[in-house]
Amino acid sequence: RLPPGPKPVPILGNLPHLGDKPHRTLANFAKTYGPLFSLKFGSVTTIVISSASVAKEMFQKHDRALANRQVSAAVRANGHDKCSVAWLPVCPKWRTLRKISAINLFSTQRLDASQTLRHEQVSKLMKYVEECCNKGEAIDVGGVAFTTSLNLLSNTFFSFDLASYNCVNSGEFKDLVWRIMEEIGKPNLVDCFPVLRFLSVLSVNRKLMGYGNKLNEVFEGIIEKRLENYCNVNGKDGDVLDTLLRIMNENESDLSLDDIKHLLMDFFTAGTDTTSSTLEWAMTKLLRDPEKLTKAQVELEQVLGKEKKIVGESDISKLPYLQAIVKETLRLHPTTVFLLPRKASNDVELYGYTIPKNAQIFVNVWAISRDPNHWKNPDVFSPERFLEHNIDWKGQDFGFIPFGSGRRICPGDMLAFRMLNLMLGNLLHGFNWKIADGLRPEDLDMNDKFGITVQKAVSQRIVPCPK
Ligand code: HEM
Repeated sequence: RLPPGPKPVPILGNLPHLGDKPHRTLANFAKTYGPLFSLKFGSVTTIVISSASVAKEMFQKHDRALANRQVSAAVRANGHDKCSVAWLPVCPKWRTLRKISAINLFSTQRLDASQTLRHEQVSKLMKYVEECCNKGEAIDVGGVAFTTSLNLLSNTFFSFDLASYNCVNSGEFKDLVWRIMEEIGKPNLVDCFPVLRFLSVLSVNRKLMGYGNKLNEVFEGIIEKRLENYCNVNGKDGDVLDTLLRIMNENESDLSLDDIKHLLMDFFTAGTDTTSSTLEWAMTKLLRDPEKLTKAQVELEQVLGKEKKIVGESDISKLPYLQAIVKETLRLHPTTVFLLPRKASNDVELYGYTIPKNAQIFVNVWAISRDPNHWKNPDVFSPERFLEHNIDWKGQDFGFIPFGSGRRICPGDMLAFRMLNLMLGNLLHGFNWKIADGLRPEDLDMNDKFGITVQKAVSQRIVPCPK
């Protein structure tokens, strides 16, 4: 018994119904067809989950059966699906990559060990903003956040900057990542009619292969250079790349050079635009609501004093309102709105219906986060709700799952949370802010654009002012 859903049109199914913002369209469908409904994308059955209670049943009872990924033709370009931790099915190779990442990259111990590198990056961000402040210049907050996120990651992984604030290369990298996200997110005829798979070589993939190859070249160059001088005789790793190369060189290692390249592709695509887009939304929301901005600045001053300029990662636990702003931003603007699409590996009984084997599963995080049955005044930006209730993003509060849940939950969640609080805390503690171009708070454009991650449609320009 399939969940109900809107009537498909012949051949294309519900594809023509999606529009350019499928997360919003599907949230509206849930109002008519309920929190579990089905669609047809060509010949592919797609199941959409839009409430915390159905998500809870999915993750608690059927996580294993619904943990594989629906891999699109775009992801298959460059053979990324064969090595990527994000797109592999649950299999021994995926488990190995997750384990290596959890122990060697994202454990609290490893993140604590690399925090000085991130603090140095934040000092550079503050220096750049100071220069803009002195000149009275506006910054494109999404662009600046992208450069910072990219450098926070590149320093954690390679111990050097991949981008600089005054140079076009980080803009190019941002553009590249967005184009990959957009292509992967787009519904594609080849994916909707698996019999047309052979066409993928001729169509979609050409564009995406170009983007993928460009990104691959960047990482290949970095790895080659490191290998030229690589002699880790004392077994001490300098950074993540050292660690990955050491593991690769260990006897009977499960990690190949190719795996490392794809792992880097995963981390740099999954970790940069998600983080920078969240920061851009957070600043935009605060500029629309100056009282909350001031409240955050007061908290920072009370905890750090007026003089201390740099907020460090160890300060974050003392800043509950700052953390609440980050969480509230992730609630209203989750970047990965459908998680990464899942696929049923067998028939599953969920919420009284049957999810057939091979169905594609979208968990509509955007709809769940704004469900009026779960959240009071769901469209209002109110960080206070996270102070009143102890709600966490770690996949157990099913009304708030911006990082997913279950065995495929985002492995970079802790790093992302540190990066976000660090950037936001410093921008708010270091400067006052006003909206650029003479706009009023109510004029700010709050539209979003859809890809496999969703971003703010119009870049936000804001002006730093002395405190
Ligand atoms: C605000 C920042 C971020 C958000 C909102 C976010 C969100 C997500 C979501 C929703 C998923 C899919 C989870 C699922 O299917 O249940 C995911 C997967 C993933 N994320 Fe993140 N992420 C962020 C930052 C990062 C960072 C910083 C990294 C690493 C540097 C990262 C690496 C990954 C990887 C590798 C996966 C695939 C995991 C798998 O399939 O096993 N993410 N992320």
